[in-house]
Amino acid sequence: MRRTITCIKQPSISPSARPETGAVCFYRSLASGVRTDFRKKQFSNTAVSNSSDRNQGDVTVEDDRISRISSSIRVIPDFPKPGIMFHDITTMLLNPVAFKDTIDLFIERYKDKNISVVAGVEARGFIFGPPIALAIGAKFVPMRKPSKLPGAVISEEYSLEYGSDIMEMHVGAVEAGERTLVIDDLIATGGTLEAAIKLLERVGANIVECACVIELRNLKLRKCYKELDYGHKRKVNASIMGDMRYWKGGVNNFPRVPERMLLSWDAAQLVLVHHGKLTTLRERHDMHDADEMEHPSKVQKSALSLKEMTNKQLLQGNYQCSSTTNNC
Ligand SMILES: O=P(O)(O)OC[C@H]1O[C@H](OP(=O)(O)OP(=O)(O)O)[C@H](O)[C@@H]1O
Ligand SMILES: Nc1ncnc2[nH]cnc12
Repeated sequence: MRRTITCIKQPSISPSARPETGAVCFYRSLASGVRTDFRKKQFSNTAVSNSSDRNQGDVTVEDDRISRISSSIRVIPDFPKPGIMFHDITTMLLNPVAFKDTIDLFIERYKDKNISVVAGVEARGFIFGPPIALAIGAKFVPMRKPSKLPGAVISEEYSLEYGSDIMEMHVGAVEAGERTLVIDDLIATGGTLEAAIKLLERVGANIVECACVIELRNLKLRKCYKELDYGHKRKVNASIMGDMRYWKGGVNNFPRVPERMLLSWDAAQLVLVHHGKLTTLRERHDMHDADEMEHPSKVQKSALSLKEMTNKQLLQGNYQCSSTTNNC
């Protein structure tokens, strides 16, 4: 059934404790018919590198399950620090229907993609990752906080919305070339997933996608979205324009650039992984509307302008995305 409401009730929070409008709200956007439409269109003629990677799970975006999931997640203001709107998935876990719906959505999306590794990020990725791994016949690899794993590890330091941390993975848990799905509950700045991606790519994993239940807005990554939001602001990151150029002809071009997709269920955008950095494309359906795109020559400012890139560089993905480095 199509969702038409624009805001749904947030359970378990007193009215005074509810977040301000414009604060993070995965469920708000999920419940919006407009954004649901985006998403439908977004994936209707787009996918990833080959037909087996097509997003069967995406049909579920108009499913009632989405609203059940979203309404089961509560937001606690000022936790763990003042100013943080904490998205608490434990209330979803109390609701077996919503929890199962969430897991099912992931399973539907990933079951036929020949994924052999589900990497879950401690701690909340450990909740969603294992049932998905079991259902799709993959092994589960924990990406842990420091000094928790007993064997030889590789480590990555990363920064968070409210601090910094180190992530570790057992050496030998993932072999080079293994098709890997990274699971977490939530993407805020993207730092955690970026660390997971870096670790996995260091051992040669082939990251198919990263997927989260919740995407937060208005954080560091969201600034990147704005920068890249060519559909509305006409402010385009040149390297993304480069990517679009190759995607424009359809998904068959996708393997020619070394990005991976990251999807949060809320997403009207994808987050792309490029050489261990996250970058985003908002409202991906725009990507296919070449007429609406600004010509690269009109891109006013970016750390690396399209003009400076050779075709070879673009094809090899041999460039940095400014919006994921110093600018946001
Ligand atoms: O996109 P980011 O800004 O990196 O933030 C997202 C991460 O933050 C939270 O974990 P946290 O580090 O709080 O650990 P926890 O799951 O152990 O509580 C969340 O579960 C994600 O892993
Ligand atoms: N606002 C938030 N809510 C829950 N988990 C988070 N991890 C990082 N930011 C978070």
